[in-house]
Amino acid sequence: MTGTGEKAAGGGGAERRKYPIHVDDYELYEEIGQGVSAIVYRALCKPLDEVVAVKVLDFERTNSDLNNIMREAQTMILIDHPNVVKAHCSFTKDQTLWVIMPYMAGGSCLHIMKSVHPTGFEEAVIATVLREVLRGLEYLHHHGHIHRDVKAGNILVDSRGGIKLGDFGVSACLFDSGDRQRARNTFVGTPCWMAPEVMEQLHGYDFRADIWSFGITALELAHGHAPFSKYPPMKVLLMTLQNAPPGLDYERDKKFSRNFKQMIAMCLVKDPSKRPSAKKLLKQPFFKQARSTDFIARKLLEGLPGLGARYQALKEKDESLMAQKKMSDGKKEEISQDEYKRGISSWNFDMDDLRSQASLGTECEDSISCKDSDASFFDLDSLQEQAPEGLNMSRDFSMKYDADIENDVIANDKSTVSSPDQPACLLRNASMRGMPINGLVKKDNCMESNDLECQERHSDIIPTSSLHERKFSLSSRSSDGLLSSKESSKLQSNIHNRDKGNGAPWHVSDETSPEAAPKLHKSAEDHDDRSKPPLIRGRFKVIPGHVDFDKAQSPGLQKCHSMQTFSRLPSLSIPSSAEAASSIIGGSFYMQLYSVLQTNMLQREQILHAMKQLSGCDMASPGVPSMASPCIPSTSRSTSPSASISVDRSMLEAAHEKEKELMNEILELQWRSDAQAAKGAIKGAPYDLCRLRFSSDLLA
Ligand SMILES: Nc1ncnc2c1ncn2[C@@H]1O[C@H](COP(=O)(O)OP(=O)(O)OP(=O)(O)O)[C@@H](O)[C@H]1O
Repeated sequence: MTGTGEKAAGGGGAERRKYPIHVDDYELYEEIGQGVSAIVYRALCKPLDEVVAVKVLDFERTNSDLNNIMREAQTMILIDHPNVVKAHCSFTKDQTLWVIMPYMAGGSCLHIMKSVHPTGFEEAVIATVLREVLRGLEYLHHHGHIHRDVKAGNILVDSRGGIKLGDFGVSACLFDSGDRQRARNTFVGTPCWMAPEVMEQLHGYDFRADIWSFGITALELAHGHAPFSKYPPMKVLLMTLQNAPPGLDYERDKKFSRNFKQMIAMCLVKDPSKRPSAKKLLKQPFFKQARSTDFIARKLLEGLPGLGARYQALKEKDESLMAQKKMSDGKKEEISQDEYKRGISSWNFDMDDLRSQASLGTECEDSISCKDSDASFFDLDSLQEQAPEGLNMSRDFSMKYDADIENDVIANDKSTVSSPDQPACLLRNASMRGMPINGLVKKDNCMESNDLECQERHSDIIPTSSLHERKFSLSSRSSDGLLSSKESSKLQSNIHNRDKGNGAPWHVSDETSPEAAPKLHKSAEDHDDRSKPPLIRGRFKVIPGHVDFDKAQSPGLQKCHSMQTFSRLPSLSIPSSAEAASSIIGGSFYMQLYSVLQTNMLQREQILHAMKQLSGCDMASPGVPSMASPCIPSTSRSTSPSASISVDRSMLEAAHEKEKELMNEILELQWRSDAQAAKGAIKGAPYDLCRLRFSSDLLA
């Protein structure tokens, strides 16, 4: 048995207690909590006659490197702040790691809400809880740590109403290596609290990711649940990336103060550089109403059953609910499984596929951009390994934090963060993560053909994200068309080899030259710096109506999906009615829909950008300007009125909203038809599909 922290401090006070590092010195009482790979018990530390909490982590349920876990456990021991749960000590026993912590008798805010405040806490309680959390965060950030899992379930309350941020350290380490999502049970977190830049993982993130999670937690405490919590993880990702940030905007939120709404709005800004630091947030007027810990004890703990009993009751309640809903849950699971097996779920992130689309052989210049585009999604450990020198993607990334530097001085390079002002970038990323485009990469002989059968035959060559599965999937891939993780990783390496130019197992469009190919993971600025002007010809329109199957066109999507150079109008391969059902079951139709829509968005962005530059040059030019040199020399200036530019611009801007609507409609359609397909109800063209009509008119 090995252990650390034998002489751990006893809570930062003068008294220092020696916590033993032998299992025999602890008597485990009842279970008081469960995480993905750990069970937490109330326990007695016999030599000290002190009640403690013991978190028992099962290595067999994790893939984490033991050294990492130990290191993190050690970090927990070094923590010394009244608002962060520290570890007294830790040690291993067989296949388990025991982390000894102070016992937080109130349990987590989530448990308290579930037990007695299902619709959330009152504002003064929230302000008090959040102020304490912010103090803890300020401490962590100041010491170069990002918590990365701020949520009500990790805000613990002690017997006197003291508030501490828990789950820092060990589980964050586990999070890195993806184990949270390995266990497929109800305890697995969804990305509801995850900041957009963490989801994107294109350029890393810093302590401000915690501020986003903090804002989501504020909403969680106000409503009793986090925004989007009823949706499946992938939808949450998509919604977080695409939708406006959530807030206290509903009728039911009228009871909350303006200060509260403002405070949340400050946290939930998609551009991390615009989020305040914990220190700055603490100065918000909202926190003036925060009260003492006694107030919390009174409001939250009085009359509350013991933690063990509460936990047990909640567990039983969950179990009986499960039993009651067994049938429908079974159905849901079935549908979910089917979705994943078929690979047509919109929540099936096909990162490899996207990467292979985007890279087109030559774009992977740095070690992160291609090889790890999916790994970087959540697996920071492997990212760290792949990251170029100097790019620290670890949880200590926030070493850059300087408490004295407030909002305007940002640890991250501003050019590397996503911005709400860059919808195309966001959408691109959303689609990179959320849009199923399996059908877009095919073997050579399928590439130019409209042969759906052929596409389906080769669906087994479509690489899928094993990481996605590890993190989010509800089922493993199986026989019908998708890959085992082994196969997937083989394919990943194939793709990587191809990216490096070692053979080309995939057909690459001639029309997208290496030079013109995008640097997918570059910043928005880089995006703008492209030297090759995109050719933008035509748009398309999706309107309710009927599918005009006869107007099937050859798929141009493979090329267009390179997302930077559009050599021709992205067209939609509309299946014949006979093929429609199988196409939909195969998902390729939706994939094409997503891709066409995505292409459209990007085109719009490029046009907007070009117009902006034109306006900046105080001139107007007919036709589509060069992206590389939008400022046409004065000799070539036309007399077109600048008014026409602004008219066009507003039209294009209006199109953005429409595109978002369309995206949601497609998602809905897919969900419904997936469900139908799962029930075996699809016979012939589904009604949903029949309501779609495509034309190549301007999107209005
Ligand atoms: N020190 C503690 N005192 C009392 N209860 C605790 C303590 N630590 C954890 N718990 C309870 O156990 C639950 C699970 O613990 P913890 O969050 O550390 O595990 P985890 O595996 O990291 O979970 P997850 O990753 O799902 O958040 C917590 O939500 C909380 O209710």
